[in-house]
Amino acid sequence: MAGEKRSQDQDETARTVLIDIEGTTTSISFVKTDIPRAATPTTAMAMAMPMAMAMAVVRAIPTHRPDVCGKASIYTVEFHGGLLSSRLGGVPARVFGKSPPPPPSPSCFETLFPYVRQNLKDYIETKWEDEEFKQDYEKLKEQAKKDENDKLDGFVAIIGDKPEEEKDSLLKNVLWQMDSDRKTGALKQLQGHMWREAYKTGAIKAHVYEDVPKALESWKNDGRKIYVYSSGSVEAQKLLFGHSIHGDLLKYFSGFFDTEVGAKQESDSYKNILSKIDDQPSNVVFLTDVVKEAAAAKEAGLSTVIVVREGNAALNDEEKIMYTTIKSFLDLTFQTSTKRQKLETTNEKIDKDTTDVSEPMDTSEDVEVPDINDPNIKKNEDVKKETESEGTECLKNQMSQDTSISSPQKEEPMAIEKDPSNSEQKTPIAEAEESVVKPKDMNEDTNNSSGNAEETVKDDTTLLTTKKSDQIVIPEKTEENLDTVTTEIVPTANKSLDVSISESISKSENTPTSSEEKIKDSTDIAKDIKVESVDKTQVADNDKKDDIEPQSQNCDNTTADKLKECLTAEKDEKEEKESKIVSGKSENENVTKNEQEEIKNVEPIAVDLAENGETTQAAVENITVTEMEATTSTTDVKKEVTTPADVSAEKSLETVAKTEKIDEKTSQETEETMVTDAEKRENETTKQETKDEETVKEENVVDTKDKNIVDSEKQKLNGTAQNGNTDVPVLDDKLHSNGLNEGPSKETTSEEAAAQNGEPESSSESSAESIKVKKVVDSTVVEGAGEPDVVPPVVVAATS
Ligand SMILES: CSCCC(=O)C(=O)COP(=O)(O)O
Repeated sequence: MAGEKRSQDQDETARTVLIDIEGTTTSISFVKTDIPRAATPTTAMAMAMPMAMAMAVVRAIPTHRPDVCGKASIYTVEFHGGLLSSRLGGVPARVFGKSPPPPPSPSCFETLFPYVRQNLKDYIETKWEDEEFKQDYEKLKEQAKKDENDKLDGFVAIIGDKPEEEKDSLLKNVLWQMDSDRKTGALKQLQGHMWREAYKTGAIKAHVYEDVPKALESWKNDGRKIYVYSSGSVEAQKLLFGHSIHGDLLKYFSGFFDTEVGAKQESDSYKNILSKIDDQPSNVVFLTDVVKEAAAAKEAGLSTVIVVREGNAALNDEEKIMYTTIKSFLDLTFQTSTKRQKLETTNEKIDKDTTDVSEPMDTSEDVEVPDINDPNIKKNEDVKKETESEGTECLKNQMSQDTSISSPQKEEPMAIEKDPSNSEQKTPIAEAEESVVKPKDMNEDTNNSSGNAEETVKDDTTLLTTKKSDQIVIPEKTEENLDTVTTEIVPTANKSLDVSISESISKSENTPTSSEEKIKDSTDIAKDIKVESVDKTQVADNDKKDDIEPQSQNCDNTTADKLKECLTAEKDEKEEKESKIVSGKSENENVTKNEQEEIKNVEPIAVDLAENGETTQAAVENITVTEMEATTSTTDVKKEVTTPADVSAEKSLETVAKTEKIDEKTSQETEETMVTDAEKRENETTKQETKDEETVKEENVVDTKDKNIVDSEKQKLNGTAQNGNTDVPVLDDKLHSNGLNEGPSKETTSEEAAAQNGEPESSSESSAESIKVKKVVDSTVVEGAGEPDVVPPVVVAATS
């Protein structure tokens, strides 16, 4: 299944991928952990191990193998009674069971950070008089002075009147920095120089996950640009990829960035990168394992994907909801913009009808960004306010009608979001509706007060959780809706957004998901979305307005009672549809297929949880998300941005369901509504050609996501998924959580256990299990719809 999807998606074009190193491409995070040096079994390790390995007695033995790796140590891990192969502290573990250990591997295991720790003293002694080292030393002393002034906890000064004292204090200072996972340029420069020698001598080789070279090759062949952004020095980055266990991988990269552009958890850093690569944020996907980095990137307008690897910090439920995650680079696919062409055509029609509608999907570059101050937008906002009062039914109707695209004149209900009072009084459904409508406002009001943002956020959250079905129902116009939603979600003020999100969740869904992190994430996502939308989706916003308007029009005069009635009726219909949906996606798939063929232009960013079976609700949610994204496909940027958000939304929904926070009735209703909407869409699609494209998108989304996605997500949430992200217990949750790569010795995670069970760490297989992210990085439709190579997306990979 996964392979098929990939092959289908391979047609898609992407632009730029920005990659983080540690934890995404490499397992440095493992290496840097404090590997138990005691040759005796470590009870603590065993205790910290996942249940799968609870029966195993672990014994880590650092083995000095100068014959193979010079001074680098290989840590041999014995699992007595265990059957799993795993990695410990970043070092591939060898499973001996009760049998004698197998012959030593001829290859050196990655031990970058341990190598520094173990060889630092000798290095200082040996290089003390070298000019390069002197420079490194001076830089470290400068950093030490700064740290002292900053009164950092545990600060270790570099002092001494005598060389021996200096050497000793320097050693301690460096080790302290590493213990703290400092990312100082001084430390990274020294480390890079130490690794350089190690690489040259063959003492170490850079571990790179198996899927990475494959993905790099694929992306490169597709014409995408790939950059690296790591806290490690550029020199160290090049050394790493130039000396990987898979050979020299430097040919795949177009550039490297380190903290010279700024810290990885600061949005300005990503803006600097965009400036240097001369690319639009919407064209760039940032892959990282650190949520805070993803948040920063999103804030800069980049699309983000969290790469879940063994040893990476585990995402909490909120983060899982808010961020798209993959377990393998191969899970990341770039959809073609073929659909965009259709969308464009549709948009053209719409434009003719309505002047506001602008180009749909294509890359932000192609898309003309409407002025945020555009009076039309304000009008839309006002409309939104009206629509806010409207009930969910309206939303549903809107969704089902798909008229959003066809009905160009519809105004966006963005203003509603701005009105906090309205949102508060509104019912959850109404909130959800509002959220949908509101997004545009957010875009427009990127600078708006937090209050508005909060409302919007809430709405968005609600939609994601409870009204996803509605979103699903939304046809291509959903693009607009989606865009608006995402845009809406994007709160101008982070705080407000966060708050609103949390509130919305708690209120509408009764789910206690209002954690700061979640809020932040959502906020980040929203921000990202906003940025993109603002830059590129203005047209889409207009479209969205149109889409939204129909709903609002239908519901403008409807009272809460009416809404309830409508909802009830819709629910009934949806229930029937749901039964269909639940039973199988066949119907949806069939429709989707047909529509997809016709409307391939619609790009579903949906995240597919491949293997894991998910509940229908979850599936519905996923589908909805996808649709949302698809709708946003009008602008590539939107899609990309929305993708994470959508995913997160889906996840959030799932999470809610899992937590049982959301009432079963509510969830069922949403599902039903979703189904009903989908069906309605189909019907509408067949009826209206114009709407067909939109419906097709929705259907496509449904197809791509499949039931499996929902099931998998649910399983993940429940922790039942075999390889679900949730199951991937990061040995040290703290690792990476703060951008810290180093940490205490890691314990085997559930993922490791899975790996031990014969599952490749980053193999495509694992990816199948993992969530498949189908993000529409960019829409090359303009450039040449259907031609993947034409528009290469930029891929930024972070290795942390
Ligand atoms: C260039 S390989 C070494 C990477 C490194 O030293 C590091 O600290 C990575 O940190 P990041 O914040 O990029 O995860």
